[in-house]
Amino acid sequence: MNIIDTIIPEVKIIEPAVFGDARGFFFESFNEQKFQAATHVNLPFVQDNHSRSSKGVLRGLHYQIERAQGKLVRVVSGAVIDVAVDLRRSSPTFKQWVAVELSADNHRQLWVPPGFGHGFVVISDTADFLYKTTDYWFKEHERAVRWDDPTLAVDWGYTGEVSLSAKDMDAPYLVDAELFE
Ligand SMILES: Cc1cn([C@H]2C[C@H](O)[C@@H](COP(=O)(O)OP(=O)(O)O[C@H]3O[C@H](C)C(=O)[C@H](O)[C@H]3O)O2)c(=O)[nH]c1=O
Repeated sequence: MNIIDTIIPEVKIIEPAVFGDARGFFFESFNEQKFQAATHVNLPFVQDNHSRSSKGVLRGLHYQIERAQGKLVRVVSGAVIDVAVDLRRSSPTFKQWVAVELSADNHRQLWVPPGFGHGFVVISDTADFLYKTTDYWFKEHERAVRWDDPTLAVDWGYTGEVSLSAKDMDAPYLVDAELFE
């Protein structure tokens, strides 16, 4: 397992050791002991999620207030640009973001800590997105910030038309959003 630092110290790119042979490949998509030793993140994962989206679908920027979720995200078919945004007002990297291409081909994973907004845009025809979370989903604690908020100015690395859910179309700007201290 190879850990790659990003401009935000707590956000890590994880490259698993992939074992290829004439049959195909094998890799451990998650190993708690190795993950904790490599990232020093000692939070339990309690839920696994799987979403499938077509090209141009953008899901985000989402987070849970009160019950903040850490997310370990990866793509098992297709490719996305995955984004993590620091929404902690007291953080020295508040409002900074990281954008990483995650794909079935590069096997990369991204650790998105609690306190961050998360989203992705699909750059392949379709993408299957799998992730583990460190707390359960609570609809009442769900929050969102506009994907195109001008104060964040996230570069999604995608110039096509984006397709959003109604919820994401109506998401507040950062200035109006409930954030983390
Ligand atoms: C997140 C979630 C949703 N749902 C239900 C609620 C809706 O009936 C349906 C679709 O939910 P939503 O449109 O919020 O799904 P996404 O837009 O993919 O939301 C996710 O997208 C971004 C990328 C994230 O990081 C979050 O995990 C999450 O907010 O699944 C559940 O039953 N459990 C869950 O954990």
